[in-house]
Amino acid sequence: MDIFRLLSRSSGLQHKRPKPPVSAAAAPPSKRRKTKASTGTTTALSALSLTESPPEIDFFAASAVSTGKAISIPGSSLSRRRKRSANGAADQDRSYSSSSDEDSDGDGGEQKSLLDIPPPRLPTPSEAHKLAKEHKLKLTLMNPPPPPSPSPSDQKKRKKSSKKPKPEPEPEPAKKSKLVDTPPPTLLTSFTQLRTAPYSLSKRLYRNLLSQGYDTPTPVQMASIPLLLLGHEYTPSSSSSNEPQSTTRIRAEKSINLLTCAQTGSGKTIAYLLPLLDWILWKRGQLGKDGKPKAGAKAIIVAPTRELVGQIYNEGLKLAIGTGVRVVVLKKAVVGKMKKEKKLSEEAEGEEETDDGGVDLPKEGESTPHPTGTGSKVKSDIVVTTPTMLVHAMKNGILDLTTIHRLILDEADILLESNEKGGGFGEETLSAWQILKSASSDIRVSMWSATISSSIEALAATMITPTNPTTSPPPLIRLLTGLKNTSLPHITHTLTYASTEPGKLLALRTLLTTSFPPPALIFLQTVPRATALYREIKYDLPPGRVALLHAQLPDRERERVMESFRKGEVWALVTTDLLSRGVDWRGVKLVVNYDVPGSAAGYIHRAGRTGRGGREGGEVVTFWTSGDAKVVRPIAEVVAQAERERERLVDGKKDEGEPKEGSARWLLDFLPKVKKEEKKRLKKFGVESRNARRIVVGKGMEKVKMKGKEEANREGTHGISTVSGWEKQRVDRLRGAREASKRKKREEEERNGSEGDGEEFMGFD
Ligand SMILES: Nc1ncnc2c1ncn2[C@@H]1O[C@H](COP(=O)(O)OP(=O)(O)OP(=O)(O)O)[C@@H](O)[C@H]1O
Repeated sequence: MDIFRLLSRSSGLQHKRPKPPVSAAAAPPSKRRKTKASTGTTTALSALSLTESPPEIDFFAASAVSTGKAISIPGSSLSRRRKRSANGAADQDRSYSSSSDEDSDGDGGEQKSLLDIPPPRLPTPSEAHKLAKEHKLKLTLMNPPPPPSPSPSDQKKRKKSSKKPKPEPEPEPAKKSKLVDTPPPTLLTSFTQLRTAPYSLSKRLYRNLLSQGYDTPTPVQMASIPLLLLGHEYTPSSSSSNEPQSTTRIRAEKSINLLTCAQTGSGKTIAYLLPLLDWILWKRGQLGKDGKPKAGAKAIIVAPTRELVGQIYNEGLKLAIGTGVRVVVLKKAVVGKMKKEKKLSEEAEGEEETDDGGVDLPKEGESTPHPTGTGSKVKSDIVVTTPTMLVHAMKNGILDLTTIHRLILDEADILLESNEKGGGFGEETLSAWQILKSASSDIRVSMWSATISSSIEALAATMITPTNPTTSPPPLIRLLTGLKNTSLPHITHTLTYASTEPGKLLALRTLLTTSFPPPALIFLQTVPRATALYREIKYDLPPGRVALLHAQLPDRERERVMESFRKGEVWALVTTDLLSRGVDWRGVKLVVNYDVPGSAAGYIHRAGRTGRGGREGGEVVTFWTSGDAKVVRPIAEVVAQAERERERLVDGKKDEGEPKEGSARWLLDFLPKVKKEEKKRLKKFGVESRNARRIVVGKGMEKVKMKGKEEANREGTHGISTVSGWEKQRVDRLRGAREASKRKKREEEERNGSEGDGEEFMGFD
């Protein structure tokens, strides 16, 4: 078997995944359940059709499992469903209305047995508390209602008691407050819990999840899935450890806004896709005024790059198989086609055409009407797109914004970051949010990233405002899993001093030809530098094993390279920060920062392309030169933090030997401290000397001017060449001397020539 096939997220292979980083205490006790299969009866597991490696289903307690009691939730469709199944009746519940959901795959008999899985026990509050502590799961309410203003009677009393009129006290600013229920009210400790109350996930969705080989939720899934499925008023009515708990399931009205910061590769995609699909299935059961379910897009997922959009789309498709939920990628071509269709249908309806054909982006503080055109609109349930394309689609009125109630921002920090700060999409994302908020009465946003700064948190809190000014805004909950803004402790981080640019090339060559563990990603600061490095190392590996990917390549080429890397045909992919976020190739073993990333967050995301899903053995090598000292410091801090965390984990596992002394900490002793302004500049431009096409014409960022194209091209190698600086200087000097001597000779000849001419020309007699 080609080991590189294991890379592929979309390879279709059904591998048993390594356990996610959930510790022994987090996972249910590993009692492999004796299934009926051993006694020859059809089992829940066989019903899942996971023939090769069925997921191990664990349960918390045999008592809860054996009771298999129906869970009664008065008045809810879920209680009806559980009662019916407990009575052995076929599950006819249509609260999930999709025609293709549930039983559409024609294995009705086996489907029934799915419901035979007795409900696994939910963790008791004390167990949940222990787990939350262990995984450092923290919930914070980011937008608590302001304290109530004093009543008129209180004010009177105060006036009487004080002789001198005191100035009215300033209302206290709303502070972030920990939820009463911090840590989370409940945790999902096994995906099997999803099949029963309080979650009662769609059967089909549950099967799709298990068929991907997921059995134990990762910490972020453990905490966020209950929050998103159950809403903020989830209230366990029983804390008894032996009985399944009945709950109030609130799906729409009490749903929350969520801001999640969880480490790279921790499974955030499933954490938002699963509740989203479940909600869409439920939503489809809600009939509109005309007695039919409302058609049109219901959710938008935004991601910063086309590559990530494609990946989310694929994940969505896999989870949505057989549910009838439709997912679409909004591309330029799709928007263009729909725009045309819209125009045609509007003409046919005899409508007057407007210039822009859609919505105007709102100015700050302005609300915007949504497009009312009756032309062609996106009909898929979930739209996945980039911020720029989303705004483009909105402008062209091809989305019915009134049906959209969910917005998901993947890599939220970069999506919300101001465009000014370099690489951000704040303008587009916030415009889209304003439009959606003004068009849809009930919209919730969830934001996800491995790095969230406090300024982004503050911005997120300001986004959530009440629809009605007299009510309090829907809650925005921040979920933190593990330490905030940290890199993975289970991968190796190496900071290698390479002295000069040619030193870096030499170091990379040594790496490629000695201890190279493919597949690898090699990151550079700019497209010209990535292109120059690609040309340099193209022949250092067997033909076709090195590839180049950046944003200036045509879409087709980008897709082709991505596919080749997924298949394992490419061993070393030279790229820019285009691939630093979100993209998931499970088998990436090595990440090389040929150019130091401009910020700690940049490092965390690049490094996170390895060690995905808790995989050990990944390596990150960062080359730095004497000119990089300032940009290296924040990165050394991140690495030192990861080293400390690794030591803590190793300390916990005594039999794994002594922790190793990290390399980053001693570096911090002599690296210069970096001022805030400098950090900002580095984040925006990276190391200036590497930006071949820029010249600084004065102090400050605004005065950076682009060089002419010709001038940039003349630089050719963009500083990446095997020839050392000393050698270049020597060659330059030689060339200069040669040219000077030629010039001298020419001048002499000219002089001699003119003198000679004077002598030789004898004139006409
Ligand atoms: N419960 C699980 N058990 C095992 N593997 C999982 C589980 N959930 C997700 N994974 C796998 O973990 C990998 C990383 O998932 P994902 O891409 O969602 O990470 P992420 O948190 O979004 O990372 P990033 O911050 O880099 O975007 C994927 O290969 C995914 O299939």
